[in-house]
Amino acid sequence: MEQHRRIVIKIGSSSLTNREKLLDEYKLKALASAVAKLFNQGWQPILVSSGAVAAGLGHLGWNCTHLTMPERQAAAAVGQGLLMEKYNELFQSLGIKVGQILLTRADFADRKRYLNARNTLNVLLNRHVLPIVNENDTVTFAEIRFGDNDTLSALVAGLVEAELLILLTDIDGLYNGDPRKDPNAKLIPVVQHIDDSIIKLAGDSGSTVGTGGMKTKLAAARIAARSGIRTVVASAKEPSILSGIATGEKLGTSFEPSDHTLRSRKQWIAYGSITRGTLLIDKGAVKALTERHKSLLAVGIIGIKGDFTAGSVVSVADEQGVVLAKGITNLSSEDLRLVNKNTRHGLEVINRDWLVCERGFSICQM
Ligand SMILES: Nc1ncnc2c1ncn2[C@@H]1O[C@H](COP(=O)(O)OP(=O)(O)O)[C@@H](O)[C@H]1O
Ligand SMILES: N[C@@H](CCC(=O)OP(=O)(O)O)C(=O)O
Repeated sequence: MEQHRRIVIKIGSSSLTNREKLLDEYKLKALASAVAKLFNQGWQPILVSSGAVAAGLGHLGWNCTHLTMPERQAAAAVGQGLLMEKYNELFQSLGIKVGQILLTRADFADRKRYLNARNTLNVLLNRHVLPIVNENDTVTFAEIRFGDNDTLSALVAGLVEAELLILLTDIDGLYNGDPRKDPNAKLIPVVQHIDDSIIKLAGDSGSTVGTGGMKTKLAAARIAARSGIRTVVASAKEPSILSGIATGEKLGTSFEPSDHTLRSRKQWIAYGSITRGTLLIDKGAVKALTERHKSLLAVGIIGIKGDFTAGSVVSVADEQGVVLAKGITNLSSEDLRLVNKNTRHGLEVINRDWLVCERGFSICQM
């Protein structure tokens, strides 16, 4: 079957709701017609839509400050239904059928669930149904929660092998300072590499309903870049710009794909998996991994945190605890503790083919 060109479009809560946190008919209509246009131009769009919590809070008349997590999850249970009802109505009037996909971090971490989600998305896309994705807010808890749909949208983009990820938000791109604090801040049109100088520009959310602000958008753009996908952060005010972005017009901030993309297995280790423990390594091992791209040997391990089985994904951190790699361990935590005691130091703990070194892990875990 012919592979269509796929675009993941993520839209934030503040771009879908009004001041009273009710779903904004006008905003939703504009988004739906822009997505329908892409559809009619032969793209296969996937919409990652936030707004469940905000819409639920507005509908229930709950004040969004000082809410417990179960209260927010209850709001999402109400808001997600309202959101889908509205999307269904709007897209139906444009001749497009929609399907709802709710995911958690655990769905990406478990290979079977990951493949199931991918198969379902492929069927929807190949049968011209628009998938509308959100985090499954009502069942998530800290360990399996994305919390922000920016990261989720980057993983979905990798899952469906999209060529473009568009993050629509309440600002027209990345500025060289937080525009709320610095009125002279300027828009950055293109970012080649998301390095420390870019990361330090990003601040938190400017709205009461947004999550993560520019920080999580950079984390998402970084994941996408390492998967070979371009990301554009642009304003949701005029969703009609979607077609222009898709055809390469210079709008918003464009984050270019990395020259060093990760193969799908390493993409999964780096961003999809859930780590079960941490190996602390000494300076020599840090050098061996980051500069000489070697496998991790037991000799460099100075500490083991957590309990895990062989085959688990673990983080690898330096003496200060800064995570610099993730990989699949050949040994369980129990065996590793024994190995260290018995000084069988030459043993390979993580083979380099199952290891991903990434200075950006700290930002991707925000
Ligand atoms: N360097 C920056 N450039 C642009 N926006 C920034 C920057 N730092 C922080 N922000 C804030 O990030 C906000 C967008 O993120 P967020 O509120 O989470 O939106 P969304 O709900 O669309 O995900 C902007 O409104 C802005 O206030
Ligand atoms: N899953 C949540 C989305 C949280 C979130 O990422 O919000 P946002 O920063 O507005 O994209 C919801 O639907 O309310």
